[in-house]
Amino acid sequence: MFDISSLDSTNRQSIQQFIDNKTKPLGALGELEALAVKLAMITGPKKIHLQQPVMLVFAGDHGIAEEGISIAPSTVTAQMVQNFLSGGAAINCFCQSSQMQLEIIDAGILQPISHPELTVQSLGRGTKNFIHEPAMSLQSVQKGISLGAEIIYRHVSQGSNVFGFGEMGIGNTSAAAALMSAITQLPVEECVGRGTGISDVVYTKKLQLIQSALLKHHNRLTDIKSILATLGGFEIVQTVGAMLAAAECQSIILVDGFISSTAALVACEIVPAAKDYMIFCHQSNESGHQKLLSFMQVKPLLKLELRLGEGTGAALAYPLLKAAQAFYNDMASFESAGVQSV
Ligand SMILES: O=C(O)c1ccc[n+]([C@@H]2O[C@H](COP(=O)([O-])O)[C@@H](O)[C@H]2O)c1
Ligand SMILES: Cc1cc2nc[nH]c2cc1C
Repeated sequence: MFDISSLDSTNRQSIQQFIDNKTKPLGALGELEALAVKLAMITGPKKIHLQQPVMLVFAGDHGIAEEGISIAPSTVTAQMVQNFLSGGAAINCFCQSSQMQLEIIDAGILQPISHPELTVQSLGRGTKNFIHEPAMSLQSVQKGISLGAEIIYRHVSQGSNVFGFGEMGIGNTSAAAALMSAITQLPVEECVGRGTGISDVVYTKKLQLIQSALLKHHNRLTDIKSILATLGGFEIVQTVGAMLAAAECQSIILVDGFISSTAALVACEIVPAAKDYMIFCHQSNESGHQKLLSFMQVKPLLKLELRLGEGTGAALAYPLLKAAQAFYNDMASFESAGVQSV
């Protein structure tokens, strides 16, 4: 379905050599060098091109929220979507400061919102509660993947090649933790965290509910799309489709926190080469995130103890990509600057 090419690693060495000839001691720009290598491999190799970056925030509600496993009720999802549309959320501020366009997508929130700036491609008014039944049908998974992909094709046709992936959905750390455990086979305790900031008592309940759901649905958790249908969220499914389309279009994928990373994990299960296009922007304070990043063998750019989602970690990391672009494209070489090579 998605034709994703792995990155051509034959020019990795010449890209590193180009960096090594810049006027600095070898390796002195640390992780920024690895970032520049990746960006040059995706958009180069001669110059890094970052064009019209877009932050996509997919919103969806979750049936499991009725169990009271978040600090907030599901109504807050739509309220936060309104806040995004009014420009008042953290992601609005960070997109402004990082000069990224912001698009909000109703992938399946409970209360529909009519607003000229909202992209409505709802798969339903929230998922089913996966404690009792599968969250959605396989058809919804398929439709969600296609709808997510369409957003990317639209932006790519308008010239974008950098996409941030944020999300909003009360209860979605439960869905993400369940997906992570089902896919990685890591113990549920290593995947479940405190989300929006729940108490010890609520945490224990959340853990037990997810454990029992994984046991109940054991027979359905066979292939990646069934896992997604059983435990996923509408915003997660659309994010997966959008990430796969971004990789297909050889665009840069900025992965945000725990939920965004779980969508990245799912995308890589569907097409492993998608990982070549992903930049893991930060490590969230959600306890499962560190384990997930280790499982995927990736290193986040930032560790700021964020646990907000919305794409905030990705928007904060984008200036680092701009810095990598600036030094790769514009920094003098020993030869051009007449500096003795060291
Ligand atoms: O990005 C993260 O790592 C992250 C960690 C904790 C919470 N969140 C956000 O909080 C909401 C999910 O938390 P919860 O407790 O309702 O499952 C959802 O809207 C996410 O955007 C996000
Ligand atoms: C207020 C609030 C803002 C959020 N942003 C992302 N998830 C959120 C959850 C809550 C509860």
